[in-house]
Amino acid sequence: MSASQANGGKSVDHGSLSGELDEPGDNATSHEVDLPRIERAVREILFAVGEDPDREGLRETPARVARMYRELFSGLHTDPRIHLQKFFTEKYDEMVLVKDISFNSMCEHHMLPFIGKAHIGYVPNGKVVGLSKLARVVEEISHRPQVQERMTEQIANLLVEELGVKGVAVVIEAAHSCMSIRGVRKPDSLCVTSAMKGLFRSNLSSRSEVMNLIYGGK
Ligand SMILES: Nc1nc2c(ncn2[C@@H]2O[C@H](COP(=O)(O)OP(=O)(O)OP(=O)(O)O)[C@@H](O)[C@H]2O)c(=O)[nH]1
Ligand SMILES: [Zn+2]
Repeated sequence: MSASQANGGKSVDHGSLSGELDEPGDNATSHEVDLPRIERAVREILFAVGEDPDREGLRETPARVARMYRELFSGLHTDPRIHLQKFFTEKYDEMVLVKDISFNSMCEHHMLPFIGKAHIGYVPNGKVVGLSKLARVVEEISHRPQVQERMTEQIANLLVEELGVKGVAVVIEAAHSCMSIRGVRKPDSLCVTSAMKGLFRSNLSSRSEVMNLIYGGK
């Protein structure tokens, strides 16, 4: 069965930001999450692990889990770039940093949460966005099956593409449940990823400055 057949005929490009939507630019859900299908699958899982999905405590569980997945994967049906298209023009050309943007995402390997903080610094090139828009971008990009590296790159690329920034630095730190509650069981491990573009990549002092602002005093 192909990925698109398994997905009920809908093709989803997990690796890029374009091509995911029926109508790019429209942030409304363009195709609904198939809740009954998730419910059937969860019921099957409960059977498969040796549970009785009809016992009182589990009766509502498939429907609950279906609603939960709709929420956790809501970013599959939205286009985060629209938030950056609401920019305004400002002469400011120093760094803007929004740090400690908390997020939760789902690791695509195990469908377990990874939870942490994103820090986004950028040097505008005329276009500045409302600070909340950076957090909205993180929200939508994290609410998909993800790997941390891709999420980091996607956020940085979006600022380059939509704002034409002189530089952008995205640093993400997160704890992965798939490493803490199962498998290798290392509950204290933290994964840190960074994507540096433009002057943050080419200029060592800009890179040091943003890293100091993120981690200074910690
Ligand atoms: N690079 C990267 N790896 C991730 C991320 N989330 C989960 N992983 C890793 O994905 C890998 C999947 O490895 P597999 O060998 O296919 O699966 P597994 O047998 O369940 O692996 P273990 O976790 O080692 O038990 C694991 O090493 C996870 O730690 C992520 O965001 N980035
Ligand atoms: Zn995982």
